[in-house]
Amino acid sequence: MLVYNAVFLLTIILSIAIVNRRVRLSRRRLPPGPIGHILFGVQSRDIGDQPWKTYTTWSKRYGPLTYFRMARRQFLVLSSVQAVTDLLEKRASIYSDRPRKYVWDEIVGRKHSVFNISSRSERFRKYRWMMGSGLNSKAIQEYTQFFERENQVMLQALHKDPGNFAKLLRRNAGATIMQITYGYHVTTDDDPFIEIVETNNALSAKAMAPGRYLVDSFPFLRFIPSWFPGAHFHAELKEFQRYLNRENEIPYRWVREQMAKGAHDESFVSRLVLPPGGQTLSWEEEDCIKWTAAGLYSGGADTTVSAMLTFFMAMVLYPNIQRRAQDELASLLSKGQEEDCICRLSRTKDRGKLPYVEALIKEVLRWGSVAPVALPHSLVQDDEYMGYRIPKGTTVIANIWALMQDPYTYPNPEAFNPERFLSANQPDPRSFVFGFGRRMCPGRQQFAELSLFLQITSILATYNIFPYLDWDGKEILPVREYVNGIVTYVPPLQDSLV
Ligand code: HEM
Repeated sequence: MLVYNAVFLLTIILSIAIVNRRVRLSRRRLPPGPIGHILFGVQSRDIGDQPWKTYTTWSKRYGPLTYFRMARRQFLVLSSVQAVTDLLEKRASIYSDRPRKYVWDEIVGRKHSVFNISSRSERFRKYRWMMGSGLNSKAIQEYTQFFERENQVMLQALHKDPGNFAKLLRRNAGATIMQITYGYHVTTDDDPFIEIVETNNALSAKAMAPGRYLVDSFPFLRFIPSWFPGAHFHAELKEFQRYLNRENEIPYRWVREQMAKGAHDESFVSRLVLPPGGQTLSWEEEDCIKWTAAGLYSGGADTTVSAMLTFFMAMVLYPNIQRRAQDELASLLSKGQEEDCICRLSRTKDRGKLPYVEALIKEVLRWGSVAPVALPHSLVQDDEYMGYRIPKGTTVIANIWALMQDPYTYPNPEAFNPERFLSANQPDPRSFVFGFGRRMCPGRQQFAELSLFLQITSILATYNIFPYLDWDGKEILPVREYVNGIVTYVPPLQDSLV
């Protein structure tokens, strides 16, 4: 009886505490931000096609937390190092989910993709484990030969066709990832597998733009028949589904066929398909392998190309920095002091021996902000921060661009200046540009950084990068502008030549 009473009392006390907390939370104000339309809230046209810039302007008016609503969805943009660290890192256990997008997850069937999977699902842990095992330093060491081989292909192609460098960078990134992920050797510029994933990346960026589909906020709209005016989204989404399914199935099936013939190259997929114990895979396990493999290409190709395009632009605009990096390389890669020629290409083991080049790579990542608003996170329970209430389900966006362009953190942020990472004690941008908490980029250290190091050092060692000249011999300099997408790009830089 005594125990029963004690449990009863405890339950009442707990319930009062929970109700109290809820009441206290609901009384708190939401963070400040634009209101927008009375019914629909902020609309995509208010955000524009460079959201990071709009969010940065808002942060100057509203502070480091900007809250807004788009139809029924709630958004919180974080624009300071402190807010990002406090919420996305220190409270990662509740800030690492992804927002549910009805269209994308349910209609197009992408809820199991690596990028969208809920952090609360069993698959999330499985995916992270698979990617960790395929992208750790030991695994990558075995793939170094492929990075180096594709680099050489790129260097030779640059010699023949320097004006086409953007396409060559794209091919290099795609070919390296296809080799490592599927053991597939890309030999032509119009490879069918690459075409599949490239099309998918473009479609994903289009479909995931905030506010693109009203049906995301009002799922009942899916019942509108496709012939109804304005319901063109039905046809568009069917097309997306058709394309996107190819990405998971076709390359995976190809690996299985090669394995059955005993003709496969070791790869991320082949290792997971043939686990050390030799046990057979369940349908679920095979499905996880397909999604993670597809995720590596989507996550790795665009991002490294974007960073490399920024590198090219910076070298055109800052020839002195280019020269200084080349001098440092020459002193490491030339045979002896009396020779001023570079006698070999850089290798993985040269990492750590080129402080200026390493600083230059950090500056490429800061100045260019490959994914200026990263991928959105979602909050799984009500929270409170800086005296504000943050409701469960809020989509949380890290404005990495604002962090990287903050003049208090990085004085004179518009200038491309690797020096800032040598002399001044400015924060390492790699702590931010690869994302946060449990969603942090799994390809970060071993893949992305190694790939950038090898590409940048081998290009600097073999070529000079100059601006394009017009018919009158005047230099045409690129403008530091980025076009929208999940990953952003310098618009095609055909105006520069190697
Ligand atoms: C310069 C290169 C790269 C940059 C700047 C970059 C940046 C990012 C960012 C910002 C995120 C989102 C993190 C978050 O939600 O907080 C992310 C996620 C991801 N990245 Fe990268 N990335 C790069 C290269 C790569 C490479 C080379 C791979 C694979 C080979 C890769 C695979 C992924 C995957 C699979 C995710 C999704 C993780 C998840 O949602 O759990 N990335 N990356």
